[in-house]
Amino acid sequence: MLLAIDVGNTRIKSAVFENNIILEQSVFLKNELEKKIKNILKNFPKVTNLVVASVGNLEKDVFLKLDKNLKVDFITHENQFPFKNRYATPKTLGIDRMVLASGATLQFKNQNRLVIDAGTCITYDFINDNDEYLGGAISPGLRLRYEALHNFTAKLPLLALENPENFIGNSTAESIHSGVVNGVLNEIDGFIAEYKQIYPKFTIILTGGDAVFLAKRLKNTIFANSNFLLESLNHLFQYKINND
Ligand SMILES: Nc1ncnc2c1ncn2[C@@H]1O[C@H](COP(=O)(O)OP(=O)(O)OP(=O)(O)O)[C@@H](O)[C@H]1O
Ligand SMILES: CC(C)(CO)[C@@H](O)C(=O)NCCC(=O)O
Ligand SMILES: [K+]
Repeated sequence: MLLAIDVGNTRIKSAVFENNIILEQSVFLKNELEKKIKNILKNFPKVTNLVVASVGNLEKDVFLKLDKNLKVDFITHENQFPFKNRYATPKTLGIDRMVLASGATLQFKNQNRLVIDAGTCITYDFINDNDEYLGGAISPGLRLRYEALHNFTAKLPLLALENPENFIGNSTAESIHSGVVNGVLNEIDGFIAEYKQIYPKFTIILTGGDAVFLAKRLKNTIFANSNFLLESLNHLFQYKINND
């Protein structure tokens, strides 16, 4: 049994896998890590392996210390990945993006893929049908946009994510909701349209904390899979076993 852990910029997500089935899932903050993981291990004593992807500032030794009988796989740039990396700065490519690209490559064979991760940041990752990772884009996520508007102006309030009632915002709050939500929706639909000019056919995977909210509202019909990063960690773990 495998415990997969995704250390994001804001939150930590985990899932217990038995083959390809998720038995348990949790979301927590960094200061709860030790307690949460120990509790999961107590409830699932058959967990033998841990696989971790971290973009947050949590290092490997934190996980090594949890339980000395656990085998810990901490994904780094030195790992073997199922795609050819064409990024000009492969050493600075986010580990989360590499894991997402791995999942897309392994789960959707012989096709072009675009992975959109709507989390703290929105990342776009394109892997072509030759399994080459080309790169993509990084932009601020929904919550980051709300916070940036508040933090970098004198008068704008900090609002929580809400669906705008009107496209033409008729109040300060409605203007902010329209700017943030319609801004992101237009960005994503616009990016997809531009990729389509270069690659007429590709599979889109939408994931991250805001995936469900966005999927319902995009012009493009995309099925949201909030667990794609955790599932990709599971697939990358199996890929590693098969290639060792
Ligand atoms: N409890 C919550 N805390 C923070 N963000 C939340 C929460 N619930 C939903 N969200 C939404 O999820 C988005 C953040 O996504 P996610 O949780 O995937 O980020 P993350 O943990 O920082 O991961 P990553 O760094 O991989 O993007 C925010 O834009 C916000 O709208
Ligand atoms: C873009 C984020 C912050 C998204 O989590 C992460 O993937 C990261 O820190 N990336 C490093 C820069 C890059 O991917 O080129
Ligand atoms: K992200």
